[in-house]
Amino acid sequence: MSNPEYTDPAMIRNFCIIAHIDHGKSTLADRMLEVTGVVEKRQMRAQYLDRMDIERERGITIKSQNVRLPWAGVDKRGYTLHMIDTPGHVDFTYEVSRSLAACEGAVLLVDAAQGIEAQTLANLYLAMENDLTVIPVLNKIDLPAAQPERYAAEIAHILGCDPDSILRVSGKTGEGVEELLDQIVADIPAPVGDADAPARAMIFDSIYDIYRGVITYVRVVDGRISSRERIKMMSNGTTHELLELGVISPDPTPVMSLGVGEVGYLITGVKDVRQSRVGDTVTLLNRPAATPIGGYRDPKPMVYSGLYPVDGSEYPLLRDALDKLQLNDAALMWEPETSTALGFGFRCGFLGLLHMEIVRERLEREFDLTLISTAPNVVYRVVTDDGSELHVTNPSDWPEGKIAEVHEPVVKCTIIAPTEFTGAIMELCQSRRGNLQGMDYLSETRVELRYMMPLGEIIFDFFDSLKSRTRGYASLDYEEAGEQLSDLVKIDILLQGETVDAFSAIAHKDKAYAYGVRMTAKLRELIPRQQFEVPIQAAIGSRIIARETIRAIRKDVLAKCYGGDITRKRKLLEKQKEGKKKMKMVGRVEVPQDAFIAALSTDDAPKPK
Ligand SMILES: Nc1nc2c(ncn2[C@@H]2O[C@H](COP(=O)(O)OP(=O)(O)OP(=O)(O)O)[C@@H](O)[C@H]2O)c(=O)[nH]1
Repeated sequence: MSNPEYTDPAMIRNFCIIAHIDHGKSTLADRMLEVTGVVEKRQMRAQYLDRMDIERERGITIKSQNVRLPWAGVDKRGYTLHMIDTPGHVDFTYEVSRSLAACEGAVLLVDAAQGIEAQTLANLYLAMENDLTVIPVLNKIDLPAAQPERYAAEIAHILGCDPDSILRVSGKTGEGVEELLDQIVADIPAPVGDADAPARAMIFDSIYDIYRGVITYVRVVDGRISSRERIKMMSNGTTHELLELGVISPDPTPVMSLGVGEVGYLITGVKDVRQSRVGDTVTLLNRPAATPIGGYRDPKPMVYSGLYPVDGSEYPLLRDALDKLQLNDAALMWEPETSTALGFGFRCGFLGLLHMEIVRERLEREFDLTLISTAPNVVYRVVTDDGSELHVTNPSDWPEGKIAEVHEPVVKCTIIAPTEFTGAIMELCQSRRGNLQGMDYLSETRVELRYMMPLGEIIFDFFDSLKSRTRGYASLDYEEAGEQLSDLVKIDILLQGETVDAFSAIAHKDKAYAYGVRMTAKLRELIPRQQFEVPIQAAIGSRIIARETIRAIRKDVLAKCYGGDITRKRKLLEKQKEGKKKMKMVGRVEVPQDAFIAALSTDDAPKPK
């Protein structure tokens, strides 16, 4: 164990790197590890800080990581830098904002071949809200397509700084990285805090490790936390034995204590990240602080979907898997639900679509499950005629009686794209019930559009449509912006008069008809003919809005075997029975399992457009 070294807060610099996705944060972080000698060049592997396999494969950072870097500085006094790598995707904005709150400064990284994108701005605004000192940096200057002069002008326009003062670096070649570290020391203020006050540390990340339990990352604001003391979580008052206190450099290294401004980790033997939540304040049981550090909020799911095992016998395994996953993911919520069509499963709440995809992929990959997920939906607030109010996270919970009002969540969207696509973007946003709030030119050729839009219109394929209409040049970011009153209805799909809950959807009144037509047509293709006629209908309440019919067949399997031997007949009957096992019964109608999967698959499910 290292000595109880005292780090003078004046010699500490806490910073994070913020950027649009793929602008090169992780690569720059790798170079910083190398330049500061924390990781030797030959041990270096790409994206050293992205530890989860899935992060490395997708090349994105899901969880913030932090690392301590020694850096001499121009004056050679020897500084301690804490770098906090933040996730770049909109789903994880809350984590980004907590990471920012743990820092005094931010490196704003902009790809010199792409310029400012939607998340660059979103992250910049978050950094400004947290009063951080922002160091703008142009990255990837080694690229032949880099246009540092042009994009320096764009950044200068937004930050109101001198374009020539913007550093130019390459995370790939390492050019400019040392100068950047020097500038961090020079420009970012040292942390300030009251060393004699009761200890307060903010949790900015919390991960589950199968060997060690929950590892909690904290930034000490006031006082000092020492190992073997009992700590207390201020949001819920729970107390825990401190088993280990340490810093990451880049491997976990135990220390005796952490003081003002220091960033490190603590291990308490807690087995569930929900007991050690991002944003919470840690204090000491013996001398607790009176008030927590502000800004804590519970993670709030924005998107819901049902997850069902394809093989019903895997239901208990799915439950175990969700239990385990939740240990590592405080934002994942779930509760059991049953569907007449799909059997037993779980209704799950996610922060957004990417979060949903990641959870599903981990369940399938790490727990070897095969799953069906129902079309995602947002949370609706429904007020019925008798004045009662409910939050609907599942179309099948839509109230039967008269509905007075329906409110749906809305988001503020920022889209940045070359000006030539302005018309196409406006058309798309309008077709998704967007309301133009404002428009700004970042330069002569690039425009920023701001829309207010229902979240439900974005969570399906909005980003894909945006990309295809702008040949991949547009970037999108959105943030919660409350809710709005909307004309929404529930559309049911009926097979022979029976509602199939898995296909019910909630859509705007004007789009309900299109959904009904598409879904009924699709099911007519997917469901095989039966011995009787099967009507497929789409309905709003008792009103039918679309209908298709599967004509009857009279399938006499034995006809072919007329005069044949009895064993052949028996074999045919057996085969038919086998086939039936993979069928689900909806009333009298046999629906192949595959039809459900095909109709619900997010690739080609008819989406309420
Ligand atoms: N030529 C060049 N390529 C770079 C540079 N920095 C990053 N890249 C490449 O850009 C891509 C994205 O880099 P990452 O470091 O994964 O980007 P990121 O911002 O961490 O991405 P997220 O974690 O997904 O937000 C990778 O293919 C990198 O190899 C650079 O300085 N020059």
